[in-house]
Amino acid sequence: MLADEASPGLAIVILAVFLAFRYLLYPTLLSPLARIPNAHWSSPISRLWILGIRYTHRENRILHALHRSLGPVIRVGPNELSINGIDGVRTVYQGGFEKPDWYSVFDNYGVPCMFSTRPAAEHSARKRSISNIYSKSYIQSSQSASAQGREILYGRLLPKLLDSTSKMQVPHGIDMYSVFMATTMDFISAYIFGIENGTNLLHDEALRDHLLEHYKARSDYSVFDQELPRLTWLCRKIGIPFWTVDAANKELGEWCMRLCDVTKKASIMNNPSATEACDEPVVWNALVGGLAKETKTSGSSSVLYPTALTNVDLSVASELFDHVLAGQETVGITLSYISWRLSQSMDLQADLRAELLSLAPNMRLDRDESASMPDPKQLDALPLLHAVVMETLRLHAPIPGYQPRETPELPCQIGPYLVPGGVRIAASAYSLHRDEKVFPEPEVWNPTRWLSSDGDGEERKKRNRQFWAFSSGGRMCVGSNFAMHEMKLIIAAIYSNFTSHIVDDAGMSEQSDGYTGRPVHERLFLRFERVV
Ligand code: HEM
Repeated sequence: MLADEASPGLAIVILAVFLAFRYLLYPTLLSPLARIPNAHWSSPISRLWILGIRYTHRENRILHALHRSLGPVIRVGPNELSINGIDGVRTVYQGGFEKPDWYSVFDNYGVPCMFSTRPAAEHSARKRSISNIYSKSYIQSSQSASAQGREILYGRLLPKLLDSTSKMQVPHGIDMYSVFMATTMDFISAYIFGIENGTNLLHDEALRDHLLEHYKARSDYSVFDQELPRLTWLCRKIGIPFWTVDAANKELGEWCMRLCDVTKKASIMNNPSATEACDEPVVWNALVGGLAKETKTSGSSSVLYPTALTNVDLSVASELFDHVLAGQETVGITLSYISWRLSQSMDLQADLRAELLSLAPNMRLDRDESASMPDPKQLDALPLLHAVVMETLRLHAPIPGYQPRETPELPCQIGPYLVPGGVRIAASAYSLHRDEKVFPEPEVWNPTRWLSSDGDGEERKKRNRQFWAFSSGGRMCVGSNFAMHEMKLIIAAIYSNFTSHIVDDAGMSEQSDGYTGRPVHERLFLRFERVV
């Protein structure tokens, strides 16, 4: 009888002791992570603090400040670390640590794309078919990329800037954030689908505004779906949908699916040898061809069989949807910051223009407003243009935030600490790009730090090693060469022909803090003057 009465109390005591050990004592004092400095006193026992600063868009700045005082490895949650410094980055990102489930939110239409794929073997198989068409040598020699660039720059962008110089427009200027978002979507969609089937957002302002609204709605998407997937799933199940986000995703998804369908139909009807260079859907062709080859060579034994080969149309659409999203906003943000920074110095614009006009042929418009495309290799080798782009990507990285990976099953050494498997670990371009030992006066935008005359060879090597705007290792940005080529081309076309002047730059100096970093008001009004 006595034993019966005591047992519930005893069970509660045992449970309390177990819970105290499991959730307080072990993570705080006994876990292998207990030796690592805590970002916050609650970090070993709860994710609340890190989720709070992530949700309120303060993570990059706060963790950067904490790394400065606590060192290159800090514990931000019970099972989550933040690292800073090139050694840790090499171990994690060049070491092939896999992505965690955090990235599954980037599956589109319910199927994975290369960006969201977690297992390394599956990721490599996806990358095989497209890495060639995104390589520097391919892009620089592609007739299609050149023809598409010509049409977008001379047929759409420069006429728009010329219009903006008319007397009627003065003094309001033109919203270059919106214009750059249109230009970059036109560029990436032309390379993916061909110019005929891609977008023309430079002309279609209504569609541009509509799509940009949807982009905006997605900006908080990540925090709930990525950090609290079960809670988010439950909310949806019981009828509490994330209306704006779900609707925005659905509509963007349907829009991209239409582009894929039109391209597929055109590829069936057209004779490829009769297709104009600018109409070649370079990425679509490579992807569809790659999946067909994989089916032929490996069939049902391929790692891609269950997710892609049995579902080719959706798999292609998922991949391409990711490219239009990844390839537009990042480049658009960077171009906005480049033109904002250049608009603050007429001397720098004059130096840049002198360099651009040294190209043979250069991009100066003739009397009849036509012009040539430059030699891509010459363009790439211009030192000041390169320095301006690199410095902008350093200080205003469009993906400044934490890029999570997971430690492998066997314990690994991160700095002085032995870290067990299954721990989320991440570095950020925001912190790496603000290391004053490598980038003196890190908050100052100073392109000369990238010029060869500045500093000795060792210093330059250090800067290049620490540059992380495109990440590093096997999961680094596949579009980095496309982005660099596109940005240089667009800046060269504009500044060979115009000077730019700030009309309204409110919000440009505050870049949002998160995985993606946008100018807070997402607008930049500039006035252009034709160079005579
Ligand atoms: C300035 C422009 C760009 C920047 C700064 C940038 C940055 C990045 C970064 C940091 C990552 C790694 C993210 C992570 O692991 O969490 C990434 C991946 C990726 N980016 Fe970019 N990107 C840019 C332009 C582009 C363009 C034009 C494309 C067009 C295809 C693109 C497509 C991708 C893809 C597909 C991945 C996933 C790669 C993989 O998982 O193997 N990006 N990008």
